[in-house]
Amino acid sequence: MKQAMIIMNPSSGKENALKHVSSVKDILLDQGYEVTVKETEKERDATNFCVTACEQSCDLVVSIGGDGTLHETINGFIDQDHRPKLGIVPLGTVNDFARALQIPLQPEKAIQTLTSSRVQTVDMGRLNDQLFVNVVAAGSIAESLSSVTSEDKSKLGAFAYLKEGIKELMSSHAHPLHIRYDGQTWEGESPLFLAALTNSVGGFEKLAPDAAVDDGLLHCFIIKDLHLFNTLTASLSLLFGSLKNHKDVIYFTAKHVSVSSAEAVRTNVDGEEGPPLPINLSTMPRHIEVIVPEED
Ligand SMILES: Nc1ncnc2c1ncn2[C@@H]1O[C@H](COP(=O)(O)OP(=O)(O)OP(=O)(O)O)[C@@H](O)[C@H]1O
Repeated sequence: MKQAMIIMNPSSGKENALKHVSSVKDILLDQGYEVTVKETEKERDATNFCVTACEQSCDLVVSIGGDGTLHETINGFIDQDHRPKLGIVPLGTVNDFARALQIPLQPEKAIQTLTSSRVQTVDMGRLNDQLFVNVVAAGSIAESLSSVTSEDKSKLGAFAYLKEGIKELMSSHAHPLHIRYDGQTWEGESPLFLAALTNSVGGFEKLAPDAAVDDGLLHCFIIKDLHLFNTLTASLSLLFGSLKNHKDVIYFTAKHVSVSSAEAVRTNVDGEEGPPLPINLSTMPRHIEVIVPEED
């Protein structure tokens, strides 16, 4: 019999996760799965559950929660030969990975997507010894993103991040960054380095418009020291997808990137606080299969 594991975070999605579990379970039972439900209680639980799912050769893992739960779930795939298919019921504020894969953001519709026969093979990123699905940010703007409050997230959604980012740009605090990518080097002061795997970053679906989920590339942006008068144009570029053409932005794609600094600099990984610099990034091309909606 086919095996499925549901991994759900009861605290995500304004604590609405529990009410969706039974419909997910029913849909999977209808499809002939034997279903195990795992409820997270703390950090890393989702990773440990997913490791078990891999070791037990499960066919499917469904993550019910926000980007934090998804990030922890996919980290269970690290170094595993058997990786179950992934289903996603997005309950977070931003849900970048679901946006990039056109998985509906309304939980009820996302649950229906689990009946789809279409799967998309997707790249994962590797940062030191962890995986990521969406984006790594380093620099003072990344630090400020980790301080976005849950209250602001509920009230403002993705704009909560833009608000913090603009506040940081106005103070124009840059760190000296040393960035090596595919044999090239960039050195300079920057308030933000971003490496994106998908087109959706922080809820802005046009930030990296060229990033395909299976192109095997990190789409990287270095924002150079911005002055106050540039803040507005940079924010508009973020919204309308021309960030890479902004005169104070360096854009490149690479398979391997390392970022270090002479100063202590924090990172943000898939929306959660990450390790401090230095970091090594690489792509793991077409590493997992995700259930996505049928084509129209
Ligand atoms: N039972 C629990 N109670 C509180 N926190 C939990 C629990 N289980 C897991 N967590 C932690 O909650 C964190 C945030 O979860 P997640 O991002 O999925 O939800 P969210 O905050 O609603 O989403 P978003 O950040 O997109 O708004 C996870 O990284 C995880 O470590």
